[in-house]
Amino acid sequence: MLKINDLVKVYPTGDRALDGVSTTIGGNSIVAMIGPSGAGKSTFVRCINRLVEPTSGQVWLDDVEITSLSKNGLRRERRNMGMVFQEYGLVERLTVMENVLSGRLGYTGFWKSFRRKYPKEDIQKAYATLDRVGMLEMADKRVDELSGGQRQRVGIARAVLQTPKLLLVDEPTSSLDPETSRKVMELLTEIAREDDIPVLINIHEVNLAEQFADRILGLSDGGLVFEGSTDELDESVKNKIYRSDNSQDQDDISNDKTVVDESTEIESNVEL
Ligand SMILES: Nc1ncnc2c1ncn2[C@@H]1O[C@H](COP(=O)(O)OP(=O)(O)OP(=O)(O)O)[C@@H](O)[C@H]1O
Repeated sequence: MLKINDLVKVYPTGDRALDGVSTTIGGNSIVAMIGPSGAGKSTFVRCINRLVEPTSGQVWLDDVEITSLSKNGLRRERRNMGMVFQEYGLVERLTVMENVLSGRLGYTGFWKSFRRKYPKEDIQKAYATLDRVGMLEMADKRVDELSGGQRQRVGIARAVLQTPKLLLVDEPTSSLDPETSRKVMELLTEIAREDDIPVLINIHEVNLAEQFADRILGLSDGGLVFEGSTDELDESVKNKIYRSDNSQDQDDISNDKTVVDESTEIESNVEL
């Protein structure tokens, strides 16, 4: 169970990205965080695992207060929070299997962990996880030979291999075509149900949120203006969430397809 209490983030620039957000996320639900560009969605997801340090407020994962952990404590606890984030991209020149196995030791010290020999059971589990995400035949392929949807599956497999208590997913479909986007969302739904963990997804496309989420969090100007079941997301609620939109954001509502710079190769280089 993830519990968030009065979360505030003010960036050094003075931007108040989160203005006292409180919520609880549990069970095996798919929770979609929606809202216009700049509402604070990414900041919210990043404050949960303290990739962005909250200014005030508390985050609890079960009985552990994430917000009060030391650096080492946080490193350990992050293994309970699977992350599918763009900046923890896959290592392009390594194989699918090598990338997935790196999830076993969390996201820190990738190269250090990579040189270690992985236990046999980790390798077996990695094969099983690749099978689960439909990528078994691709185990020995280099990541730079994969499509966008296949990469997302590998990223999800890596996070799942951590056996997290919760999955945090940031914009999983932003560079994918509609059909591949649906398949990725289906996969995340399966994981929530089968692994019995909640999945929090920051997503632009409201239609996908409506199709796949159990619960919606609507963020506007750093404030949670809606929290409810997907059925409750009617036009008046949407207007409330997107009330200060410009035309770009209206595009986001219908079916956004954000262009991602494919040339950016990002390696797992998180420093804790
Ligand atoms: N590193 C930063 N330094 C200063 N301000 C920031 C930083 N990151 C985000 N912000 C500001 O915080 C606010 C929320 O940004 P955030 O990226 O969380 O929104 P978002 O809802 O995820 O937007 P998008 O959908 O466009 O990704 C914005 O006003 C943004 O300009």
